[in-house]
Amino acid sequence: MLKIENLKKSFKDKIVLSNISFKIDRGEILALIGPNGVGKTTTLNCISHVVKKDNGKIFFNNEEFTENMKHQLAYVPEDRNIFQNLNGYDYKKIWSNLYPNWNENVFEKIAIKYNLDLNKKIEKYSQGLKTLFLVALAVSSNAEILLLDEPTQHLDPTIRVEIMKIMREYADNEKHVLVSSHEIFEIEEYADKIAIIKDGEVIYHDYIDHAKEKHRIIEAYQDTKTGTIIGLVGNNLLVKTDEDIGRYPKLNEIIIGYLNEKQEIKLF
Ligand SMILES: Nc1ncnc2c1ncn2[C@@H]1O[C@H](COP(=O)(O)OP(=O)(O)OP(=O)(O)O)[C@@H](O)[C@H]1O
Repeated sequence: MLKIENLKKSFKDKIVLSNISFKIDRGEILALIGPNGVGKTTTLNCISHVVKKDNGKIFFNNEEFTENMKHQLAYVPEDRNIFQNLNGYDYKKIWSNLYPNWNENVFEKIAIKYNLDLNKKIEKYSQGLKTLFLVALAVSSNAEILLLDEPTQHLDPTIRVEIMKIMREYADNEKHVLVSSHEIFEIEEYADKIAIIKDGEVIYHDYIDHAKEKHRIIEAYQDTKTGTIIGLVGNNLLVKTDEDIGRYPKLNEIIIGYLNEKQEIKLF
């Protein structure tokens, strides 16, 4: 299990993460959700030791996840920065040397399936193929933990679907997968759990199925006796309740409800 406890990070006097906590069991994909600039990348950077956390704990299988355990983690960062002048074979060589459990078979299968030209310099790949290539390296690492920052961003629908399939297969192979995303309509296609970040904190963290069971959408004028009003979803309200009222929400409505203010803002 990958467990993040009360992670904190500031840049100078700007508090970016004040309380990030969640856990991912073996075989699970957790989607970290939040608006732009909320700290999703910073969370992934802290877990992968790309930046130093200020406080909080990161555990992997009940042991503190330290920098010297980095070979147990593979990361596809958001900027998809690559070294210039290296071709696919060069990259594969670097990654296969970094990861003791490198799985050549997986890499070959992906390269063949997607027709990746490994003689070509990676900077010459299209954005979609570059992402696919970086995902191929990451999943061939066979690392216990896979982090992907906005893996489907700016990609056409066919490559998106392929990347979601690869992530799912990787998790199903007893791995721990953490994905940051603001593509709230596609999360359900691959993730088991969500963690919603707002104002530096995880404000809601649950299995998607449970989240749907625990909430209802009601009309704004409707009342709830024992439930908690979470936020506005269009003209309706998201409520956390056991009462049999309104209707069950879709995942995107749960996310919008948590991220929205409770008060409606009149624009006109
Ligand atoms: N190295 C840094 N130095 C200073 N500020 C930083 C640094 N890295 C991130 N930040 C700031 O931290 C905040 C969170 O950024 P982060 O990239 O983690 O958000 P995000 O949720 O991933 O956003 P996006 O969805 O746009 O990628 C932003 O205000 C950003 O400017």
